[in-house]
Amino acid sequence: MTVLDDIIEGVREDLQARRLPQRDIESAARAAAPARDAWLALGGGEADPGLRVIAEIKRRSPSKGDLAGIVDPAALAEEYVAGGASVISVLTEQRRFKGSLADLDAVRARVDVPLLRKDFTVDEYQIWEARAHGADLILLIAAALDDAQLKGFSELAHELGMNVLLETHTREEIDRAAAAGARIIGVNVRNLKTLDVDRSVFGGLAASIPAGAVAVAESGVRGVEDVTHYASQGAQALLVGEALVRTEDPRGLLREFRDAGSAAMATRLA
Ligand SMILES: O=C(O)c1ccccc1NCC(=O)[C@H](O)[C@H](O)COP(=O)(O)O
Repeated sequence: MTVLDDIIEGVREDLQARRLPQRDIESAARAAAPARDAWLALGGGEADPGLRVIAEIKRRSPSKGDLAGIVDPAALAEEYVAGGASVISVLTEQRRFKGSLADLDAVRARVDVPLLRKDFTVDEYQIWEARAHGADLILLIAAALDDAQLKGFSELAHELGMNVLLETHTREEIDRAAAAGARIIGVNVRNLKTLDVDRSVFGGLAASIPAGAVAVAESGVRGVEDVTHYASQGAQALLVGEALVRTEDPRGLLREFRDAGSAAMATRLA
């Protein structure tokens, strides 16, 4: 069994334990304030958008164990916004990442930028649940879903006014994401089956991301050099977790990342 299979097994068990009647979760989702446009926030459709950052609230990871004792996720999210984050990612998976929907609620109550509900989506119920808790963007992982699920889950998210970050790790998965109509395509340089991080994976795949889709480099940002590397290889946005939760100054580090990444983008586009 791979790490990803093991995580998904736990996600399914936790979901059964908290599942509300379908009509209840649907009415909660429909009662939520309208979703914010994450595609626009990530520079979708702009010729020279400058580097965008999706800043993650990440307490723990299977690869690194506990990362940070985040006492107040909403205060951290406010720091991220002050540093110029375009989207906040809130990990809600409980067993392996120590996340929760309570973290998502707390962040939603305090910041106004689009929120990514970062979880391992394997059931339509989680999409209704994301919207009910104020998320604007959901994660779909190509390695975890078949083509019919990628298409059907994307359609439901769009019906609810949300965007989808469709995560890939191979050329074939990018083709599947494109076929599912993805407008925000992430390349996770972390292989979710082995947990190996290979930063060269993004550059090898970036050219395959269709024009018009926002290209997101996910994982492995340790500092400004990695930001510059991804931006020079075609990333329009980065998803950053560990580096931001470990630093004493998330606001300052985010500004450094945005400045360095935007300069590298400008050089690439010149
Ligand atoms: O982070 C992990 O160890 C991990 C393991 C298994 C599945 C997913 C995992 N992480 C999810 C992510 O994609 C990252 O949280 C995100 O891209 C940020 O990565 P980083 O900046 O390297 O913390």
